[in-house]
Order: sequence, then C-alpha cells, then structure tokens
Amino acid sequence: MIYTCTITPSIDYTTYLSSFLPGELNRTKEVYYYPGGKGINVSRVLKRLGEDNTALGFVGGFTGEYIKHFLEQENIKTEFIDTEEITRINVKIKADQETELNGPGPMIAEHQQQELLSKLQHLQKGDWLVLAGSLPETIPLSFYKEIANLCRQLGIKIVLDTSGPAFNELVKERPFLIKPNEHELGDLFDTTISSKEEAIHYAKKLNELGVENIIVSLGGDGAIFVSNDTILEAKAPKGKVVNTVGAGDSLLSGFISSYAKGQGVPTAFRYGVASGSATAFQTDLCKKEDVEALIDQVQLKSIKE
Ligand SMILES: Nc1ncnc2c1ncn2[C@@H]1O[C@H](COP(=O)(O)OP(=O)(O)O)[C@@H](O)[C@H]1O
Ligand SMILES: O=P(O)(O)OC[C@H]1O[C@](O)(COP(=O)(O)O)[C@@H](O)[C@@H]1O
Repeated sequence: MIYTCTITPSIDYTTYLSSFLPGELNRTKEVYYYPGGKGINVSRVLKRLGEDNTALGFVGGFTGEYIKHFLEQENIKTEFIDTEEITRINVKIKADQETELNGPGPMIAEHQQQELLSKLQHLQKGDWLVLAGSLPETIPLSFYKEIANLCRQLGIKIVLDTSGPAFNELVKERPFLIKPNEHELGDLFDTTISSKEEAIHYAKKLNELGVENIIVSLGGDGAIFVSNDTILEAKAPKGKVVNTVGAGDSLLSGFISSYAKGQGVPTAFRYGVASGSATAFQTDLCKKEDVEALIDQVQLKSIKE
C-alpha cells in the first residue's frame, strides 16, 4: 500500500484573471477550490493513475472537512488526525503571471505527533510513505527523524518531497527517493543551480550521501534522474501551460505508480515527466488519459559520466 503524509495541507483557492492589479479591486469569474498540499496532490494523482492509497496528515475546521469530503468523493482513503486549527487556504492567482500566497502550517501538539507515529507503526514491509509538503519548524527535527527511523525498521520505502531545515536533516536518513526542484536542490547545498550539469553534480552528491534515487525537476525543461548506476535526462513535452501547481507532485506520483508496478526506472521516469506536464497543461491535476497522450513526447537520454 502507498501512504502519503501531508503535515501542512491547504485548500488551493485558484483563480484565473486576464490581468491582476496589486493594490486595486480585482473581480474574478473563474475560481476553483482544490484540496492541496503536496502529499494530498500525490494521493489524488496516484488514484487517477489507478493506485489505491491512503492519505495521512493533519486537517482541521471547515476547510479540513472540505478536504476530507473531496478526497472521499474521489475514493481516496483518508486517515487524517484532527487539529484544533482551521486548515489554511492558499491563494493561487493566475493572470499574466502566477502569484501564490501560501499560509503557515498548523501547530501540531506533542500528542498529535505521537498519534501520527502510532498510525505509521501499522505500516507493513514493502509499503511506501510519501512525506511531502512543507514541514513546520514548530515540530522538532527529532520527530521527522523518528519517522525515518521507523520506516527503516519496518522496511518501508520513504519518499521525500519537501524543503527547509527538516529536509536537510532527512536526506541524511537515506530515503529511497527524493524529488527536489532545482531551487530546493540548490538550497540543500547553499548554492544556486543554473544548469543541467550542476543539477547532476549535486544530485550525485546526494546519492553518495545514501539517497538511493534522486529526481531533480526542472520545470519546462523536464527532469534529471540519478541513482548509483543510472543518470537519465528527460525533456518535457511542449504545450500551453495553464496551471503548474501540483506539477512536481504529479511527476512524483507518475514515477511511483509505474515503479510500484515493477516497471523499470526509465519507464517510470518517462511516465512521471509526462504526468508533470499533463498537470501543467490544465487547471486541475492530470488524469491517466492525459498522461498517456503525452508519453511518446517525453524524450529520454542516458548520460554517461
Ligand atoms: N512549462 C512546462 N512545460 C511542460 N512541462 C512542465 C512545465 N512546468 C512543469 N512541467 C512538468 O512538471 C514537472 C515538475 O515541474 P517543476 O515545476 O519542476 O516541479 P515543482 O512543482 O516541484 O517545482 C516537470 O519535470 C515537467 O515534466
Ligand atoms: O507546503 P507548501 O510548501 O506551502 O506548499 C503547498 C502548496 O504546494 C502545492 O502542493 C503544489 O506544489 P507544487 O506546485 O510544488 O507541485 C499546493 O497544492 C499547495 O498550495
């Protein structure tokens, strides 16, 4: 079974305008209320690609209820822990430019952290845990390490798509797979990544530290895959970009859904990149048929060191 865990979910209030004027009254006609947060996006895309999964994490208040209901309507199993706080609403303004306003994550009390650990103790050998989205600094780093240790003891594949100080610590715990974008990869090494060669160089460093598989997403330029014995470059399909929110989450979901079925890395990586682009080309997250329509347009190249 695949589990996702979103510590900081959101409702993504997404609106499209022909132009957006800061400091003025802007009236908008096209609005969407999507459940968001990276792990939740991964759960939704996995389900659309045919993978049953369970969404874990923390939600609260009327926004939390909305998220639970939305996911249940999509037949995604949820086992959220209730917070006393209202889950945040993130604002995504799509005009000539994309502007985002992400609220702070919730305060998670000690007993709520323990509740999550108890749930994780029931995971089985061979399960996957995708820990995705921002990890609040109000939770001690030791908690995230406890999650990583538990997964290692239970034989669970841990996948990370996060950022910040907790990510810096968690990469040392030898996760199975991580998916930074080029900025997140740069932040890990206190540098700026400005070329594919630099992305490969730093991904290799992470591999040497014990991260088994690294996907560096490069937006419209595609992505890089690095493991012990493989370096692949994928060029993304070209198309009209509508909404890139969740593109990275979709790349990760596409990769996991294919890999978990026993398909090899090149097939899984190609499927992942097609999923990321399929999401970038529409308002909501991609569906299976959108991904399959793009697969043949993903150009894969093996890179020799
Ligand atoms: N402009 C774009 N054109 C085509 N594909 C895109 C575009 N932006 C993102 N994608 C697809 O989505 C994937 C993830 O995008 P990226 O923006 O790097 O992730 P994140 O959302 O994590 O920052 C890319 O590898 C690519 O497949
Ligand atoms: O936890 P963070 O870093 O604030 O990000 C949350 C936001 O990221 C998203 O999960 C989208 O992520 P990506 O665009 O990076 O794929 C949104 O749904 C959500 O609003």
